[in-house]
Amino acid sequence: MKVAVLGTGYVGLSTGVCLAEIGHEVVCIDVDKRKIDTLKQGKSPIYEPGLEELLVHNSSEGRLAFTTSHQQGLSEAEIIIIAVGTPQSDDGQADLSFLEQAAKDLAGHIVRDCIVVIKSTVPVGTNEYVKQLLLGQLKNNCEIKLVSNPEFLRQGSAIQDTLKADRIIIGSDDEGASEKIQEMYRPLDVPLLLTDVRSAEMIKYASNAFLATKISFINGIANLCEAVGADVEDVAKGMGCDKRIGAAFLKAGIGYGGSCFPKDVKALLHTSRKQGIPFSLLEETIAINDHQQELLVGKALKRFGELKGKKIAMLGLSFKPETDDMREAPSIKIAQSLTAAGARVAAYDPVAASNAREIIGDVITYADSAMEAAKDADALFIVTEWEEFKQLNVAALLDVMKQRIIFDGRNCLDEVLLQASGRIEYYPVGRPAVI
Ligand SMILES: NC(=O)c1ccc[n+]([C@@H]2O[C@H](COP(=O)([O-])OP(=O)(O)OC[C@H]3O[C@@H](n4cnc5c(N)ncnc54)[C@H](O)[C@@H]3O)[C@@H](O)[C@H]2O)c1
Ligand SMILES: O=c1ccn([C@@H]2O[C@H](COP(=O)(O)OP(=O)(O)O[C@H]3O[C@H](CO)[C@@H](O)[C@H](O)[C@H]3O)[C@@H](O)[C@H]2O)c(=O)[nH]1
Repeated sequence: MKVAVLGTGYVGLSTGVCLAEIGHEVVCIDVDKRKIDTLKQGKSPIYEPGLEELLVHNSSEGRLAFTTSHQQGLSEAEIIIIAVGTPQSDDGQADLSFLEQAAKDLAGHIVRDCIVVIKSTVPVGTNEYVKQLLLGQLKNNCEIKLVSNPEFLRQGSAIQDTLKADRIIIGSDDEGASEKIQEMYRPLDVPLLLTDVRSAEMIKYASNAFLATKISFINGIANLCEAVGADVEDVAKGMGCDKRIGAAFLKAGIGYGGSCFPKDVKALLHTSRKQGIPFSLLEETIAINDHQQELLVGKALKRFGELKGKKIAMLGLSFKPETDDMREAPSIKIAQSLTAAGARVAAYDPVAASNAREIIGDVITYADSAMEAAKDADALFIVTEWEEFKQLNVAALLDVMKQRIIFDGRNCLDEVLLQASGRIEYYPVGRPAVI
């Protein structure tokens, strides 16, 4: 099938590459010329394990092309997938301006009958809104059908999540359009769930809000565990054994970040308020997460009294491992709070430093290794659980620090190794400290 994808962000690019991998002819269109130039050279503008290999492979096989021209990219497409951003507006609702522009771009350039698939995360009712927008401005006389097809991939495992998805949601009121999209995905051999458009839109928000709430719930339990002397790692394990609860997304820490959970929980809350349907559980999910992001700084303040003049080594900047994405990363608030309290911060991240510099700026310094960041530090903050940090030679790291104090925001250091590292103060989340 001939497919065009609008947007080459995490979703657009992963989708385009994976659809090419299963044999479709894909053109990815983006308004960002720099991204398209990079992609044309076989390089991925984002760090995502496995993506660049598939990009190069499918481009060289002639199944994957990139362009900034809507006219060129849309000329032959039977299916057009919209994967542009839907960021958060100031009042919490989803900002649909990129989507509106994408609809205008399509209206001006569609030259044949086709199916338009909205993959971007959009509030309930948006598919209908876009359909009206599109049909109202359509330049050529073509038949357009819309399908809602929300995306569930995670950054850092986007390719595997796409190729081996738990489910694909197809929301459509048109049987023919639904069948065509089912056919497009059939080579993936993934369970398909067919539903109406509004339910498909809601499934995406409900899924993200539920996962975010699960994280806030375990973080609430973690804070209680600390107070009563229990160990949240064991508690989560014990809870997760119950199939009705499930072990996933019960990792306590310094809260969720990223380009999705924070904005999608707020957007769903905005929808509930607009409808006059109270959903205070979501407010609590957000409040616990905000509190959690301040946890390490609070603990350090309690330990040191004041942070003025202290040097803090921050390990990890990205919102989670295996990505260089800094959107809503807890590290941003932590760096800001530390510097506001007068601390000096040296941060190290295997891949996210240059993106971090654009957001956090030069109020902190960026080291080339964990060891360099830790030199003369009064405390070490573990902010992202990169595998590299789990493998650290902690004894050597502690030796270059001024004080042997670790605040582990992701409970990722091995306590047995820590015990063997000599004198240490270790403060994990939701578990007894080692002093
Ligand atoms: N990032 C994720 O892990 C993830 C997962 C599932 C769903 N989503 C949702 O998918 C959507 C896209 O997310 P993302 O992280 O890939 O976004 P992104 O911001 O990384 O990328 C969006 C891309 O769209 C391009 N674009 C904007 N307007 C355009 C237009 N008119 N024509 C062509 N290209 C245009 C931008 O230049 C950008 O490259 C959002 O709605 C998001 O909520 C994201
Ligand atoms: O037990 C857990 C699991 C995750 N997190 C944090 O939650 C955030 C999000 O993690 P994850 O879900 O792995 O990353 P995303 O790439 O943001 O993916 C989420 O957001 C996407 C965008 O909507 C969805 O498609 C995915 O299904 C959904 O998992 C990160 O800050 C993690 O550190 C925890 O604190 N504890």
